Amino acid sequence: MTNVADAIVSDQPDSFAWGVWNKRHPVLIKQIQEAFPYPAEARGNLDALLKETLSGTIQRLPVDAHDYALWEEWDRGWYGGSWLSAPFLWAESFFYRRLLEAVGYFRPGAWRGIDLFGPAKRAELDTQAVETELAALDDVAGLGLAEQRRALLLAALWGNRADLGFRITAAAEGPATDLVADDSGLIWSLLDTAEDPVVHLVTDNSGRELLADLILVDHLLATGAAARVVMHLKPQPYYVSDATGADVLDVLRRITRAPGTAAKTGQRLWAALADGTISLRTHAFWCAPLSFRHLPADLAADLAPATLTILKGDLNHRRLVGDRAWPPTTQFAELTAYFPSPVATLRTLKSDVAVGLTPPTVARLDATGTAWRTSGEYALIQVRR
Ligand SMILES: O=P(O)(O)OC[C@@]1(O)O[C@H](CO)[C@@H](O)[C@@H]1O
Repeated sequence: MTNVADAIVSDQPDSFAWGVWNKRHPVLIKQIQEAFPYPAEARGNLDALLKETLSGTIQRLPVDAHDYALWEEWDRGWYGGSWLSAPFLWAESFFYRRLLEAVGYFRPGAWRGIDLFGPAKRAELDTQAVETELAALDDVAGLGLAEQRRALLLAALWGNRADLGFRITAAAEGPATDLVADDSGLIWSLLDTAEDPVVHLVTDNSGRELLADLILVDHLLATGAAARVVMHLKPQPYYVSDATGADVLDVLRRITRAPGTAAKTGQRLWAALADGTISLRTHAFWCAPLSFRHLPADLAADLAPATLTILKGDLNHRRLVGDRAWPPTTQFAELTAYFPSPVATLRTLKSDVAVGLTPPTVARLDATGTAWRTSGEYALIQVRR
């Protein structure tokens, strides 16, 4: 059994995690302040939160917060310490909860329930890139099954690059270059050999990524690769652009509004939601600061019967394998053996965690002399059956 590696923390000034706090978050907070005419109190709270993360100590939620007890349960002894010395995963997750607190997202009043990332998520659906992607479905429809599967799986995978938080610090989008692991054959063999395949899809970002996810879901259902799909969504705005139930509706409307194949796809998705072939679920644990080793019993029981659970994105990958400084050749199957169902991860590499790579792949990536773990230029499809 592999030794447990150290948790990733944010206190090294040349590290990716340090940059998230010191470079990404100040821009993020400014963007939120510019996107909404929040009252002075909320603006001050946002400034104070940023200051606390950079030079203060981690303060608990107010005791009257509706989820105070939950955050006590998720406490691992980091309150009162420095944000940068706590595990990156724990601290970053709590930061997003504190952002919601700062703007009164859960508090009575006019700002209750207003998604602080909503304007950016919606703007993405109005771009030419989305228009082009939807029009391309007409061409995909003319391909054979194997090519369709490849095209739609890769669209869902690379859609993960479209994460709005990532774009705050990443260079402008270049060509999607490289898959560093590709177990996609296992996805299809698992689904094709199952009696009544049920796929659980744990979503990541809204916008272009969710659009590609929904199109993949439609394809799985339309071709019989899945008899039913359960989509798991965040219960609240999180890690900038993560998808909520409201985002599914926005993206679905966008697909249905397009001409040609896309409109038909949108109509099928709408009907599948209405008749329960697709169900939407959410759970507080999707916004928890812990790895999936700590899945609560009800969520583990929900996932256990899945033919396959597909996890989207960087954060879900971090939570699946553990946000730790693993040697990159650590076996993926070993680290994920605990997960309650067969599991696939579709992830572009946007943080330091890397596992399940072959020694030649690691040597090739290291030889590029680039920040291959965090640049978003590489991606992987890893599966444990
Ligand atoms: O889960 P996602 O949307 O693919 O990525 C989340 C992300 O942008 O946030 C973290 C840094 O803030 C990194 O783990 C990763 O780059």
